[in-house]
Amino acid sequence: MNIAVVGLSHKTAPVEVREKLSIPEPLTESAIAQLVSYPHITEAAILSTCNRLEIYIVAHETEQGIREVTHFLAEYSKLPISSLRQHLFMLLHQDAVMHLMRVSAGLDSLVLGEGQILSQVKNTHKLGQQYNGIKTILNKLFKQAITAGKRVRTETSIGTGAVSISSAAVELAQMKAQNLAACRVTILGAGKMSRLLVQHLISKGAARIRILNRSMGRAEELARQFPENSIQIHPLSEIMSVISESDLVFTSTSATEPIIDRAKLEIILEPTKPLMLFDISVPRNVHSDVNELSNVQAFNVDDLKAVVAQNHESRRKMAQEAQALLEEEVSSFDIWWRSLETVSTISCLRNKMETIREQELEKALSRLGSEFGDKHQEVIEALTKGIVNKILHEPMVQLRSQQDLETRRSCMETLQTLFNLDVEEQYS
Ligand SMILES: NC(=O)c1ccc[n+]([C@@H]2O[C@H](COP(=O)([O-])OP(=O)(O)OC[C@H]3O[C@@H](n4cnc5c(N)ncnc54)[C@H](OP(=O)(O)O)[C@@H]3O)[C@@H](O)[C@H]2O)c1
Repeated sequence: MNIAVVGLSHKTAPVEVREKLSIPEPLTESAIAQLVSYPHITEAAILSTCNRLEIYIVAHETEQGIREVTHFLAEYSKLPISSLRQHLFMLLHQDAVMHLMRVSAGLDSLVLGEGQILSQVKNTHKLGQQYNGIKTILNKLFKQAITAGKRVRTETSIGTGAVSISSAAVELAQMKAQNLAACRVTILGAGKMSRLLVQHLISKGAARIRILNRSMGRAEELARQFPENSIQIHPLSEIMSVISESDLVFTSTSATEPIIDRAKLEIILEPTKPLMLFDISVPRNVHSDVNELSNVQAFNVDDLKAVVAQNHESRRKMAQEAQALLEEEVSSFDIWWRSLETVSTISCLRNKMETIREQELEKALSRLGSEFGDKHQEVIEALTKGIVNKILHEPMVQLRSQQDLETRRSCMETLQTLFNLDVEEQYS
């Protein structure tokens, strides 16, 4: 058995490719079912965010397992494997383990240390368990990665910044528009990222904010979280008239098709009226053809790289600070992983002892005859079980706690030879 991750991220693929491989929550169940139906994959978990799609697997044969995931990705995205391959990364065991720890800690994010990724990793863990993709090994790995993510945020300076894709988008807007207070700002969507957009826009002085959302209830709920009259809300049906009265438009919905495109903007915009669009959605909410309009400037998540690249040095320092801590978590996972090697030997030895115990008990009871009452039989049965458990306890504890790999393997081999055990490998 081995752990592997196959995926693509903001480091390996542009948003045009990432959006084709975004797996929204309602499709997670069927995607996991398909992955674990392949012959070599025994566990699977899907981490799908605006920055990445990563598929973690446990496979009997790593190479075959990776091939099956690649096949799944090509089928899902409808991209030929040959063009998909250039964007994919693949990591095996130790590297895959460290990668998930780094992702969970926010060290692999476009906006270093952003808080959302930890809850996305938690959600992947929850859905993986719910849909039977995550079993023993990925369960332990994800739990360890979540612990790592929490530790990095509480024990290093990474968690202090309250940064997110939304804060980076507002920063980019400020760089482009200069004075946010003078701009008429519209946000499309009223979810988690929109709330963060409002928060950062207000903190940077924006005062004329309008929210467009599909359901008015959610828009009202969002508006209630901010000072009265700071936000105006509108139904999505008013999108074009609201945009025509805006200078900056942020889009952050979970729609899977573009909501704004060139044709729609041409109808409502004067050819000289400037408009800036900041789309943080993946899949994108703004079609790339809007760039053909000379008065429109459109930015997407990949354009945020320009903002985050500015604090390169602080990123490097933060990553260094967290690295030692992540190594501790990887090593703790590794100790657990290695202890799995002993599972087959231990259960085989237990089974052998149990068979002997049952056979000998049966012989003894038949010799004692029928005058021996049920009560006495129970006592004798408990006595034999107690003796077997006591004899096995110490060697089992010693075997499990043996940290040195070679010594443990040699102990297992000795046990297998002395007790003539026919061990079938379960985990490694
Ligand atoms: N969460 C993150 O960390 C993160 C980071 C960067 C980018 N993003 C991207 O930002 C976008 C929003 O993420 P989120 O976390 O804020 O999501 P969210 O909290 O689930 O909110 C989703 C929003 O999208 C709207 N929506 C869903 N389907 C729609 C459709 N077909 N047409 C119009 N509106 C629709 C919802 O409207 P209703 O209220 O009517 O349902 C809601 O306002 C996604 O594309 C995501 O990939 C997320």
